[in-house]
Amino acid sequence: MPPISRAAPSLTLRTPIRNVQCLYRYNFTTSVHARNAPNNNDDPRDVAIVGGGITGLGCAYYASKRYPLAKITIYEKTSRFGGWLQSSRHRVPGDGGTVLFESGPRTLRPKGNGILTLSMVEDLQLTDDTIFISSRSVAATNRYIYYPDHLIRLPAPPAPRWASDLWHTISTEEAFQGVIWAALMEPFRSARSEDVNDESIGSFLSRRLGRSVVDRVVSAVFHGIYAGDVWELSARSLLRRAYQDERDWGSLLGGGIARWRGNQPSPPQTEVVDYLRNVAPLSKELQDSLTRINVFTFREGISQLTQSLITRLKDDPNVKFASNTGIKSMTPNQDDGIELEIDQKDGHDVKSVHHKRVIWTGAPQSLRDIAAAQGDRRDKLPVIPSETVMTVNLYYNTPNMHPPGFGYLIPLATPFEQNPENALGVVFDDSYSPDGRATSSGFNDPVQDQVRIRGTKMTVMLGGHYWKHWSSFPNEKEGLAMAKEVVKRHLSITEEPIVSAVNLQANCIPRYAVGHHDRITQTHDWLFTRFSGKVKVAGSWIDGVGVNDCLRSAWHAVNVFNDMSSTALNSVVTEANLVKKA
Ligand SMILES: C=Cc1c2[nH]c(c1C)Cc1[nH]c(c(CCC(=O)O)c1C)Cc1[nH]c(c(C)c1CCC(=O)O)Cc1[nH]c(c(C)c1C=C)C2
Repeated sequence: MPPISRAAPSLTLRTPIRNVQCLYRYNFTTSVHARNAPNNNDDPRDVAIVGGGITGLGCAYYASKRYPLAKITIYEKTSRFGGWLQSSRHRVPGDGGTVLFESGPRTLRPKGNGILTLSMVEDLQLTDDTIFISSRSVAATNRYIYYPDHLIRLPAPPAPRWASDLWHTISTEEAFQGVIWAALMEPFRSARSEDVNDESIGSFLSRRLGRSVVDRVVSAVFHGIYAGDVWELSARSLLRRAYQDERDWGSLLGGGIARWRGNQPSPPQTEVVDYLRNVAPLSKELQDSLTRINVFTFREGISQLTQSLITRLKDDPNVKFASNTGIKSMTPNQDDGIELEIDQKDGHDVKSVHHKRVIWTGAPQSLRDIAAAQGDRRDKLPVIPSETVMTVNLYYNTPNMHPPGFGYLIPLATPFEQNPENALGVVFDDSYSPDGRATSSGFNDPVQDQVRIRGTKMTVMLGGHYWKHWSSFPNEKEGLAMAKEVVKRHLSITEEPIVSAVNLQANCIPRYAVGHHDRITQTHDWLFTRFSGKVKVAGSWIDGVGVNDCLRSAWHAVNVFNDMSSTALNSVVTEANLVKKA
């Protein structure tokens, strides 16, 4: 392992690019300009990208821009490129039109890593097909949790009566019982002992704020992002700043005040910020609108992003798509390269190919298979588990069958009899595929659903951590029946959906469980020892599970291409080292 001793502080930066707010956490020492412009001198000649999901396609996009002469091959073991991003159109009987369903992510955020994604959207000339959801729309301001037997709207700015709404909700809803006292007492609760390396979000926040707020409210938020259990997920990896604040300042409030008073280190200039400023800046129009956009998606759904990437990459004669091609083994070669044993499903024998560099974007489990194939004990690489989510899309002829808003999340504390189906939440998709009302002014308002009369579109999310120990999952018929039960109980919907789709997304969201940071370190060590920096990794298991995070991870893997001390995990390893302030 190369020295990973530089203990970079955990930083959440607010670096203005004119009026653009960025949240980036990376800090590198190598020359920014040498790295960001298209580069022919240190061209890696040929690159293998393993995995054809959004991360793999993102790697190919950034690599082809940065190294225009490099030969790039994307290996994908299935017949389809695009991974978890999957939008599909369905005919609506009787109407003659179509509705669009998403089986995975459905919207993207424009802030933080999202700026990098937006820069790609502009470069792919997708803006005319982009639906920008306004920060003032009900989709942005109306969010609900279901506890214990009804929906509670979570007051959010900028609603006109936000403060009084908040007070009313906190003082009347059982979900928020004790929250005010807990918040007042937070600075006086003792900090964790020095020797605690990591703990669950549940343990950390219940220590600071009390258990009921964790089980009744916080757990719902983590269902909506990670489909995970707060009592398993890592505070160190997922609440990095708060976890560091407790250690440095004794409390969350103390950390907040220190930041407000400017006692926190000023943000370092990061390479991605420099890239966005000098190489791929956003248009002025989009920059000026960022604060008004809550989330965005596309006319043809989120898959339009992957399809546009594929089209762009297919236009490049240096990029090759190898579908139905799995990787059996990966070994370093004497001549500064990597030998891949590839297995093509269309009947050809296993054959060996040579590449100078590899970016591995497959799931962590696939790296363990590679380790085993080359004789390493499997436990040399840690298991990074993942959650399985079943998404059930429902479309009804009748409009407005749910309260206005984004949807609702179901916390852990909701009694079993109110949620025997193990639902995690329900998304009100029609608020994201608007008819023009929810979008931000100044942009085109493309419409996703091509129907004569707009009905109600929802997605029920089932499973996640609740199905952790399940060896088999509900089939489509069972999944649909469960989803209908959920909306019947929670929203009193008894009408039959006119269109539906059920998707089992097996192992789609990596679980950042307690000890995740150590597992990343162990993976870095193995990769570096085995491949001496010739293999980089990127993906949703490294530094965030969202599409924006995947693209940021892809950008980073390409950015450190010629840094032979890097596996692209170094920054996460060093950055998350918790070091007490002097
Ligand atoms: C397949 C289900 C997914 C669940 N979480 C994710 C997926 C793909 C990943 C994810 N979801 C959200 C984020 C946060 C930030 C972001 O990048 O947008 C991530 C990484 C938030 C989110 N969760 C849901 C929606 C519609 C959004 C985005 C919009 C928003 O925050 O305004 C819904 C939702 N996702 C999951 C569940 C269980 C759920 C329930 C309502 C799991």
